[in-house]
Amino acid sequence: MNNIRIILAGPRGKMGQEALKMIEDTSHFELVAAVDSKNDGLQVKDLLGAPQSLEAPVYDDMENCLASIEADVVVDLTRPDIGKKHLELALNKGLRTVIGTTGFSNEDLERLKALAEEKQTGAIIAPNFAIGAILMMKFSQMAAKYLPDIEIIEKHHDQKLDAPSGTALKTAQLITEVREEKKQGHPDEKEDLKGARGAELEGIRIHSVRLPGLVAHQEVIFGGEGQVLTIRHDSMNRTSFMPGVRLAVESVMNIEGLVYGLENIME
Ligand SMILES: NC(=O)c1ccc[n+]([C@@H]2O[C@H](COP(=O)([O-])OP(=O)(O)OC[C@H]3O[C@@H](n4cnc5c(N)ncnc54)[C@H](O)[C@@H]3O)[C@@H](O)[C@H]2O)c1
Ligand SMILES: O=C(O)C1=N[C@H](C(=O)O)CCC1
Repeated sequence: MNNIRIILAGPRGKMGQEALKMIEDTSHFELVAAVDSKNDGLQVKDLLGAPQSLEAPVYDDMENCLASIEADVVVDLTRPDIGKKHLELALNKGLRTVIGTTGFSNEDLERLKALAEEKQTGAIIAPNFAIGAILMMKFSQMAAKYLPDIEIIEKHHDQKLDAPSGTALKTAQLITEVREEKKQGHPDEKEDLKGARGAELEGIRIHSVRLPGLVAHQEVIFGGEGQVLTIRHDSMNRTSFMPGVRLAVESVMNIEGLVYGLENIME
């Protein structure tokens, strides 16, 4: 297998730091550059906590980086506004892209899907790279057919910018593929305190918890006559996401168009 040359955006972030280690540990991955919000001109190994073996330049601007560096895949682990911009720049260059950054709306996804098709290149947007979280979403889709009264509680660390989480939105979307829109709860229920019943997507209530100490957690609760089923996943640390990042980078080399969700590439 030829080496896959990677540009990583967000190398100093919590995910970015784990991704640097994963790239270093993967013999057929090669880091060719990093895009940071500062540190232009430094080497990746000069960034605090970065593996010392990573000799690749740091750029503080994706456009400059793409103009100077030959790469196969851009991996973005930054923040919602920046991730969208980076994906657009990479697609316009015809470069394959893996986006772990969350906060994409349906309109963003439609627009970026059309762009990937137009540029005849591949992109993967994965709201959650943890294999267990993908299984939690798939099991929830299976259960929704039989127990259609559902609420989602997602819990994340308090530095998260987007709410609800990309995982909760993706879970709700998978459920709506097998379930009709449904009004849940009492027909006359009203919120005495705004937000008490959470957000709503086609009748599914989504509740977002943000607390220090949490990483990434979700419960999908199904209520039926005399029974409750809970499907739950917990990421205890960010290494849990790395096998999924590796799989996405390998897979994006062989796809055309935009794939939204790792479940679409898992065998
Ligand atoms: N898909 C998944 O499985 C998964 C898992 C964890 C986090 N995430 C998402 O990944 C993103 C990053 O998460 P995190 O916990 O590492 O966040 P973080 O805040 O720790 O890191 C984000 C990094 O992006 C950098 N950044 C900001 N602007 C930039 C720019 N213009 N160019 C380059 N870098 C820039 C910041 O300096 C920071 O180092 C978030 O959107 C989060 O929701 C996704
Ligand atoms: O921001 C995070 O940290 C995470 N976000 C993802 C989401 O929005 O679903 C899931 C993994 C961690």
